[in-house]
Amino acid sequence: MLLRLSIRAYGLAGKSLTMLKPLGVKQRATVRYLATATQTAVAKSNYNPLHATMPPNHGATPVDLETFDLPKQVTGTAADFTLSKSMIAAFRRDGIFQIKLTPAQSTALSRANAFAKSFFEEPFAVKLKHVDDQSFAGYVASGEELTDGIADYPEIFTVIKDLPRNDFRVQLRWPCHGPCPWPSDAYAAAMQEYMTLLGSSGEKLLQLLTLGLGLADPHALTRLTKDGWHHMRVLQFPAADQTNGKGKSGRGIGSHTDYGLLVLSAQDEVGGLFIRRPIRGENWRNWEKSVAGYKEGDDEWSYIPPEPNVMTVMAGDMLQYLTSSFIQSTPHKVGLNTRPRSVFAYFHEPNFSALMKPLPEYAAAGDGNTTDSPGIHYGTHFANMCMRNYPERITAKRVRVENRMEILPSTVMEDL
Ligand SMILES: O=C(O)CCC(=O)C(=O)O
Ligand SMILES: [Fe+2]
Repeated sequence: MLLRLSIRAYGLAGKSLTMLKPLGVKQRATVRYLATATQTAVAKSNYNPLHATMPPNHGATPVDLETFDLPKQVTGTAADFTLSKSMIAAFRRDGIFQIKLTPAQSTALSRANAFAKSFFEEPFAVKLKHVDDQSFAGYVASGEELTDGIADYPEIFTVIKDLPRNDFRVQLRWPCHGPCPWPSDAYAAAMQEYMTLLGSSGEKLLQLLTLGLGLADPHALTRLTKDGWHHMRVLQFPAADQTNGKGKSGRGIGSHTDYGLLVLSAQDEVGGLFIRRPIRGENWRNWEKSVAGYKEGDDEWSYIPPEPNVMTVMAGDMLQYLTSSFIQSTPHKVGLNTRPRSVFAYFHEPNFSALMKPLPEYAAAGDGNTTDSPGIHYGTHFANMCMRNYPERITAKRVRVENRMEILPSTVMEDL
C-alpha cells in the first residue's frame, strides 16, 4: 500500500516522503495527512473518525494525544515517577496531553454544562446584567473579547475567585478582585463543584511535574498555588455561519498562550481546538511581548480531535518561566465549526500575589533567567492580560479611572 505522508517535525517540516508500508501504529502527531486520494489508504488502516471533525478551511494535522490516568494520590512511587516522565516528554514533544475524567468529574461536568446551556439561552439583555465592574468575572458577549486586537466569537461566562465586597483585597481595590456575578446560586454551586474537582487534578499534576522535573524541593510548585487564582471560562462558540461579522471569518479565538501554570480543558463532541507543537527554534515569552496572533495563519498547527471522557492539559506562561522554557506554554487557537461548540477551560494558577522565580534546577538553562532575576508577579501578568483582552469592558474602564494598575506592586508577596 502506498502512502504519501509529510513529516513536519523540526528540520523536516514541509518535506514529503513516500513510505511503502502502512502505519502499523496509531497515527501520531508527527505524521500529517495530505488531502489526496491516497488518504483513503490511511482511512482503511487506522482511520479515526474523530479526525473528520476538524473545522472546514483549516490547514492543520489531526493528532492523537497521549492519555494518562491520574493516580488517586501522588506519593512518589516508581509508577508516579514513570508517569511524570511520560507527561513531561509529552509536553516537550506535543505541547499537550490528555487525562481521563474521573466519574465524579464527568458527573459534575454534565451538571455544569446543563447550567451553562440554560444561561446562554437567556435573552441577551439578561445575560448582559451578569458583569462585575471590579472582577472581570461574568458574561462576555460574542465579539467583546479581543485577541491581538481582533474580536473573538465565543460567548463566555468567566468564573474568577468570588470575593465578597468586605474582602481586604477588594477593599484595597486590587485589580481583578471582586464578586462573581452569578446567574443563580445553583449555577454557582455547579461551577464551583466542577472547579474543586479539577483543582485536585491540577495539584496532582503539579506534584507529578515536581517529580519528573527532579526538583529538590517537593513543594516548589504546590506552594505557589496556596489560595491559587484558579479560574474558568465557560465557552460557547457559534457555528461558522452564525457570527456577527466582527472578527475574522472562521476564527473562534485567535492564537494565544494562557497565563498561569496549567490549562485543563473539556470540549464537547464538535471540535475546534488547534495547538502548536514545540518546534525547534520557536520561542515566545508572553509576559514580555504578546504572543497573541502568533503564526495564526500558517499551516504548522495540530488539530485536537474531541475525545470523550478526557480533558486536555496545556502549559501556561508561568510554567514556562519557572522552567526557563524547558516546558513552553502552549500556543493554541480555536476554529468555528459547522455546529455550535461548548468548552469548559479551567486554569490552575498561582496565588495572585505570587512572585515567580526560575526554579534553581532550570535557571541556567539558557533562557536568560537566573535565580537572581527579579521574577514575575503573576497577578500583574494576569491583570495585564485582562486589560489587553477586554479594553472596553466596564471593569477595565474602572481600573483606568481609579489607577488600579498602580496598586499591583503592593500586592506582591515574595514568600508564600
Ligand atoms: O475552545 C477551546 O478549546 C480553548 C479555549 C481557550 O483557548 C481559552 O478559553 O483560553
Ligand atoms: Fe486559551
